[in-house]
Amino acid sequence: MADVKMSARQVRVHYGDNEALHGIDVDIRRNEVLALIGPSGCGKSTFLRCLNRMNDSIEGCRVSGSVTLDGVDVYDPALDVVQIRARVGMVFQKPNPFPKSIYDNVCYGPRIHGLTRNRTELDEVVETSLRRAGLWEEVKDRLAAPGTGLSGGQQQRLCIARAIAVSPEVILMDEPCSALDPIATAHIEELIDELRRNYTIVIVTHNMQQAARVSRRTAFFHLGNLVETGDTETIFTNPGDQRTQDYITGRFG
Ligand SMILES: Nc1ncnc2c1ncn2[C@@H]1O[C@H](COP(=O)(O)OP(=O)(O)OP(=O)(O)O)[C@@H](O)[C@H]1O
Repeated sequence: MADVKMSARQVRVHYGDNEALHGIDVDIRRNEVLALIGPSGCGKSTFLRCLNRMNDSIEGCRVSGSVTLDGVDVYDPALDVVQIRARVGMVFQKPNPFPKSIYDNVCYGPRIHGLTRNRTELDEVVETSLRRAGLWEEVKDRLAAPGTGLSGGQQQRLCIARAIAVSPEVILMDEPCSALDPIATAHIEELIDELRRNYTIVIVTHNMQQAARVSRRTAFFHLGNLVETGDTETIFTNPGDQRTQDYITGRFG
């Protein structure tokens, strides 16, 4: 039995009267990259947001069922949602650095969570996070420059550094390359490959080649259901369900 980091059981999501997810069951294994694929509107992003309670802030959105992190219920009202989001970090589709310096973007999380005791420790966290995000060499001489002045690909790596800075255990990525050119995309994909040594990663992608390149397992969503989860290679070469077969061969979506 593989080591389970997060687990979803019968997760249903409503936006008002509309049920967007119809009871999702999936295990996310420690230090794996799990790709979520499926046609537009099938609920991939909605499911991703369930994993760190990002849906809490969406008006009219209700989540039921259970999501656990190391066996603990993420929706337990006694838990601090800020802490959950520190443990389960998120990187969005469009790079969204704060309108602050590169340094301040990365140190923001450690500061508000009180993770460092002094400036030296903070400097260390900033450097380590930027190194892990593959950005240090490009920015080390201009840490005081605004994060928004970087290229799109660099901004996305800055957002990854910002997510890493609070030492998350899981990183959720919602189409992290969709706003990037092929070179910046390749950079992020290499980075994901590095990051999986230390983190559990769940990535939503529209790009099946990308799912094949970066993930060990893939989950196929269709119309609010999780149709099947399996080894990425199997899903792409010999899926168990006709709907998956139709999707990967380009018959819809
Ligand atoms: N904030 C929201 N308010 C109301 N309905 C929403 C909201 N977000 C998503 N939905 C609905 O939930 C369903 C699933 O959407 P979701 O964005 O999760 O799908 P997706 O698979 O990530 O799509 P895409 O690949 O196009 O991003 C859709 O029917 C969508 O219209």
